[in-house]
Amino acid sequence: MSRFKKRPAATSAAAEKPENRRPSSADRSAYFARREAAKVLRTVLQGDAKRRAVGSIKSLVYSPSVRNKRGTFALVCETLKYLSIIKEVLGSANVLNSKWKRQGELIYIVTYDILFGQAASLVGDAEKFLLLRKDALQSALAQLLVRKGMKDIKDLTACQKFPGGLISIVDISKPRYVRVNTLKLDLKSALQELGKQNKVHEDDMVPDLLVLPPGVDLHNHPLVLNGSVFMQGKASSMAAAALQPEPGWEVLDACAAPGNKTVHLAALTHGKGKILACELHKERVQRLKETINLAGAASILSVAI
Ligand SMILES: C[S@@+](CC[C@H](N)C(=O)[O-])C[C@H]1O[C@@H](n2cnc3c(N)ncnc32)[C@H](O)[C@@H]1O
Repeated sequence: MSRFKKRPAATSAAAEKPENRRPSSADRSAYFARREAAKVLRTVLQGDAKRRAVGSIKSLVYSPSVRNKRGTFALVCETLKYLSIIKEVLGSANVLNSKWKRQGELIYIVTYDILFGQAASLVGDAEKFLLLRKDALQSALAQLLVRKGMKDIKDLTACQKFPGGLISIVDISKPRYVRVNTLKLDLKSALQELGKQNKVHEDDMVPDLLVLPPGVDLHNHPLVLNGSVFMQGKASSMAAAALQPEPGWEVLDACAAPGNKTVHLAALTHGKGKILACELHKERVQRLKETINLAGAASILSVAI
């Protein structure tokens, strides 16, 4: 069933006006992409507000109900990038009535399209409502730039933050990983300790790697500060795990600083191997040495080349 109103056939000059013509298939596709994007955005923002993990944007978009997956994904990501600006603009333009305030996510998506996107195929009630207020939105955006002393929209997006203090889309959508440094702490104790404040579970692929919800900030966690766990992504943690070195092995890490994989190798050899860590840049050797000390990995010899 179509959600578009049927219009009489285009027989007059009035029917040639964009607002009077029948929606094309591109219009329909864009209309649905905006609504699907609004649903995904709502889930993402609710998850963020509750500080719990939500499905990544990709997995939400790849649900069977979403038809235009590419368009929807791009719209959600772009709207998130501009979200705090969009909110500020809508607030100072003061154009929303209570009906549209209740559909905040759709309004954010359409406002993105009008102010920063392609503003093409803008059919639909929310689109019509905001297009009629486009001047007010543009003027609020111009004032915002002046207030912040910035010339370009890019300057605004560079310094904006997401709600809850998250800094980027990546932060919202991707889980956080920490690798347990088994030279200092066993897996069970790490799970127990980190589980006191966060949901945490073992990664299903990389041993000693723990998965925490998106947005969790562990920079100042005692286990991070004392080298019991390392904030290390899954891809980075795969390299040494794939090698599966055993105690007694001699391993060459050819490009070592800051040393995350180097100390992972030391942990996998239970501190009983020999790791030769090479680093081209002298100034980065210092960083490498700090990582080695923090990890308590005495079996590593670092070399500047
Ligand atoms: C991406 S970082 C390595 C990250 C590291 N493997 C880790 O997991 O923490 C690349 C490092 O390799 C160093 N590097 C680049 N070319 C090199 C070379 N020919 N020999 C040794 N180190 C090199 C760079 O200075 C840089 O510190």
